[in-house]
Amino acid sequence: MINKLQKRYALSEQGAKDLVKGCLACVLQNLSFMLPVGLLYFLVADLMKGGIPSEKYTFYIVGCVVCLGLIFLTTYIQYNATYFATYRESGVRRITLAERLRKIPLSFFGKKDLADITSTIMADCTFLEQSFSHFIPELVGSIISTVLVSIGLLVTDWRMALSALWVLPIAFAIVGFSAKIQERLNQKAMDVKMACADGIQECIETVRDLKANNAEWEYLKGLEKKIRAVEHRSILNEFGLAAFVVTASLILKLGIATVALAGSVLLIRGSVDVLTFFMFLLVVSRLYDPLQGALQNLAAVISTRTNIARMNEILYHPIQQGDAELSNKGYNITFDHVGFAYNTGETVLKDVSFTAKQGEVTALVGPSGGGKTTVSRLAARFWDVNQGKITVGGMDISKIDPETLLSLFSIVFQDVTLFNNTIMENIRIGNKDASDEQVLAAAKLANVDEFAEKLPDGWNTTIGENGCELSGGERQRISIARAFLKNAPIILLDEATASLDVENETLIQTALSRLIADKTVLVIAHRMRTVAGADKIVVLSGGSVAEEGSPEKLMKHNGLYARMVKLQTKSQNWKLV
Ligand SMILES: Nc1ncnc2c1ncn2[C@@H]1O[C@H](COP(=O)(O)OP(=O)(O)OP(=O)(O)O)[C@@H](O)[C@H]1O
Repeated sequence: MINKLQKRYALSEQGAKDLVKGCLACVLQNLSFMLPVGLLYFLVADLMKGGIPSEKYTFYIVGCVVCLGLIFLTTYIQYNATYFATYRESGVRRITLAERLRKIPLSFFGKKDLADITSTIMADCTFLEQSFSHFIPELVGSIISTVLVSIGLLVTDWRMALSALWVLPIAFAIVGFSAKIQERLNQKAMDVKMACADGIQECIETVRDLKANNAEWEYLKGLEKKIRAVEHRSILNEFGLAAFVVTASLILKLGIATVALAGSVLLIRGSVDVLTFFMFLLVVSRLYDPLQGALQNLAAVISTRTNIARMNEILYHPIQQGDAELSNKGYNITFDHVGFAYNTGETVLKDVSFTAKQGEVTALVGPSGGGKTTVSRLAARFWDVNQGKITVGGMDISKIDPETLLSLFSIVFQDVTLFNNTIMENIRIGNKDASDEQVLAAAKLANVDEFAEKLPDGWNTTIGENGCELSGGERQRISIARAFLKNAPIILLDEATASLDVENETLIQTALSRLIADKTVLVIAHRMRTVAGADKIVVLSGGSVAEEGSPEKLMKHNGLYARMVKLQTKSQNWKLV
């Protein structure tokens, strides 16, 4: 049962156990609220016999204290078993999701947008927090306690009991019937909410381009449509819920009327005594309360399925696994007849074979869309290949744990990601154990000191979200400093020096040549002069290796590479007229 609960509600083992405890605690609490009814029964019985006998005073006083004590105790247990356990589980759930996301291949993120994933980790978890602390234990608890009390009523007087209980199956049937409809409504509401969140995020991210193209109004009109769609869906959801819940609640209320009616008839016929009649009225007035309260939150309980399905999509997505032990001999990277596609039905790389040797610089060049970035990222196992294999020092990388493999790589991307932290800490990402001296040394190699020391707080200046307070070249230098600090045996440079001015580019290239000594270096560059000094050039065109060899050999061959070099030399003389 614990296993089933875990899967159904995306819970940890402890979370599933806590949910069971929470439901039982709610049953106890509901039953404790019935205790005063029992006491009242005895009190009325005594009053009807002419008054409370003096020896029973203690019984009633103790009874009241015990009832109060039990109500207090069970409420305390219920609070502990639901609220505290839920918040603990919520933390576990978020960490589990984040851990899983760390191991999921990047292909997953290509299909999902950031707003969706963030919403699963934050909003869905918060929603489930509420459902598991309030709604689900209350609903399950009220169903169990109602069944227990109903058995008691049937044993006491089955005729009166039937007049009270006939409403329950009808109310449950209505609720059960509504579940499917609610689920569908919720899914649609979630879809429009996600589309809206996406639109808002995209609007914020692209505000600069929208302004530059005078396209703000056009875009906002589209966004307004999405916001209106959320509004309409939410109203429709409320109506859908209210129709079923109000009907079920009304039917439950009918139970009190039928008990009064049936009880009166039986009382007149003399087949039931006043006391039993009175007790039934009392019990019935309380019997439906927990259930009715739980019904109000039915929408939340039903919609948990949508949230859980989204969460399970992450939790049960296959992850990249592999050996954490490395047995590579050296760091040659070999592509062996590699075929790859991001999406089924398309081909991005076909039959790509080449070796990037340790101690050499291998440059990937070719026309835009030829597959250079894809090749470099496959080498670091950001995705798994569809055909062939990639080896590092003879080890098939699909059999190496992704994190272990990445420890062998220093990567400088074209699009640098920086954190809203100080320059020092942004560089330290390259090696979290590095001392301040080591960080400063790496920073100096990448010419970061040239701008860092002029900033208001020097090295401890916070650089804004994604380094928004720095220029493109400055951001790139921080990223290169990270690579220096990491000092891994394989270096991937994807247009690493593209956003640097000529002076800085020359300085950094000198530093890079120090960094790359005896390492395996894979460089992607559009500017042919950046790769003129490479040991080997691999020309990728249309996802295949068109040419490969030293720059001199390829120039002599007079193929695609030679054409690209000539074209770029020509374009250097190009000017605005
Ligand atoms: N995440 C992705 N999902 C789907 N297709 C992609 C993805 N990234 C790249 N592609 C496609 O794969 C092909 C190769 O892209 P890639 O970025 O590797 O080329 P490139 O040679 O590095 O291009 P450029 O020089 O313009 O940076 C292109 O057709 C591109 O549209």
